[in-house]
This record gives sequence, C-alpha cells and structure tokens, in this order.
Amino acid sequence: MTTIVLERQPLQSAFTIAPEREQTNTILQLTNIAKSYDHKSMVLNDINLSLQEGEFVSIIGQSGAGKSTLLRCINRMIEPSNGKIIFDQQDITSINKRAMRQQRAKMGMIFQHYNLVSRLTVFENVLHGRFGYKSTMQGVLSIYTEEEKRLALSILEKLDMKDQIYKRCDQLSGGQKQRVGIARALVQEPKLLLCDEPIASLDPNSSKVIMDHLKEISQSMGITVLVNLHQVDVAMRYSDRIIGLRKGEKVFDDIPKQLNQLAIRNIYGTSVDELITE
Ligand SMILES: Nc1ncnc2c1ncn2[C@@H]1O[C@H](COP(=O)(O)OP(=O)(O)OP(=O)(O)O)[C@@H](O)[C@H]1O
Repeated sequence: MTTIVLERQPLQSAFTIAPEREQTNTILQLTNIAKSYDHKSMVLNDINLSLQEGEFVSIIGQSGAGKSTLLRCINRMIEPSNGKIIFDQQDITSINKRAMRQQRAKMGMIFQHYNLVSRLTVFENVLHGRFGYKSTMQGVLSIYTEEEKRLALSILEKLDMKDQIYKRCDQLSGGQKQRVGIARALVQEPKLLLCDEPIASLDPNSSKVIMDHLKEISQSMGITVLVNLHQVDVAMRYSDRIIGLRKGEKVFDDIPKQLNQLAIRNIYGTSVDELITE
C-alpha cells in the first residue's frame, strides 16, 4: 500500500510541516472509572489508566468484557457511574454540556459500522467532522469555510480517497467507508482517536490498510489512538501497549512482548491456540 504521512497541524496550516512533538505528555487519565447500567452489576470496575500523547494502545478482552463501554465512557457518550477522567488537562467528568461538547470535538471516534450518512457524498460525510466546532445553525445549514474544505481534501488525499470524494457513501467498499470514517475523525483535529472495533467488519487486506493508517496517524501526527480489538495478533503487531479487560476489570496493562500465555489465559480464560482456531 502507499505509505501516508499525516501530520497533526492547526487548521490554518494544514499543508505545512508539523512541529516536533513531545511524546511524553499525558493526554488522558482515568481514575477509578466504574460503570453499572442497572445499578446492580458492574460492567466496569475501578479502571485506572493513563495514555500518553502519540501512544497507540489496544484494548482486548472477551465479548462482553466492557471494551466498548470503556471507550464510550471516555467521551461520555455513556456516563460513568463513578470515577474521574482528565482529558487534555481538564477534568471532563465535572464539566457542563457545552464545555463537554468542546472537549468531545478533540476526540475523534471510529466505529465498526462506520456511522456514515449513506446518501451523502464522501466529502460531505468528512465535513460533518467539523460539527463540534459550529453553532447549531451553521451545522444544520452545512456551512463550512474554505479552510475546512481544504483540510478535508488534504486528509482524504493522504488516505488515498481523493478520487472518491463525490461518490455517495453507499457506493463504497467497507475499507473505503472506514477510511471516510477516519477522515471524518481527523478533520476534527483530534488529540485522541477512539476506535471501536474498526476492523471487525473488514477482510484481512482492508484491515491491514486501516491499521496501517491508524498507526501512521499516531506516529506522524502525535495523535493518541485507543482501539478496541478482537484480534490478539493485530493488537500485538501494532500497539505500543495493550490493555486487557476481563469482566470489567483491567487485568493486563503492558507492552505487547509481555503478553505471554499466562497473560492471555488471564484475560480470556483460554489459551492462545484456542483463540487462533476460533
Ligand atoms: N446500553 C446497555 N444497557 C445495558 N447493558 C449494556 C449496555 N451496553 C452494554 N451492556 C452490557 O455491558 C457489558 C459490556 O458490554 P460491552 O459492549 O462494553 O462489551 P465489549 O467488551 O465491547 O463486547 P464486544 O466485544 O462483544 O463488543 C455486556 O454484558 C453488555 O451486555
């Protein structure tokens, strides 16, 4: 595949070289995050986690372990029942809706089923990523500046999607749809990308393209990527760090090399061989 180089830059200088970034700043800090949907059983229990700028981190765990719930608690699509979330140096668990909207604009989200508007074009879907920066009226009327359009175009070009911009999204392949999803998230100029099973609906080739893009985004743009995955081998290949969840508890948090047989059994309650033959 074509290697892309994406740089995180302010909107007005989307075509200039990004400055060198420190890789050591904490962008997200979760303290004692807990979630119960029914006020009885806990889906997440006492999760403590910190992510650094530019880090690529995967969350693995059995179906129902709480991976999606955790991701959605981070941007408060789901309200945590307890705990504190510091994002970009602000406590986002104690801010009002308006302030949360501003913070959420800095968190891009990528979904398994893409969440695109099928009847709209690639370009229109990508521009929707700017909604968080607009007044309701501007959003409803789809008023975008020339700078925003240039930014959307440059991102689509880097994702090898420039030839498709006028196509309706329902005419795209799954891999192309996911690249539109990534472009829509990037046009937000996010500091954090939350990816909820981004390759679960894709074939192996398209999955590789998407994972390569996500990795490139974290490395060259300094954007932190947090991705839920079902595939342990993919998590090991791409991640700087892997989080293992089991029944809502964090039972592993380390570099991929440390994810040995014992750790796998601890996360999944099964061996690597059994996972591969699944
Ligand atoms: N809106 C909801 N209301 C009630 N229970 C929910 C809700 N969403 C998820 N759950 C429950 O919370 C638990 C964790 O679900 P979650 O989707 O976070 O797990 P997951 O690890 O992402 O699973 P999968 O890999 O299958 O997507 C499950 O038992 C699920 O049934």
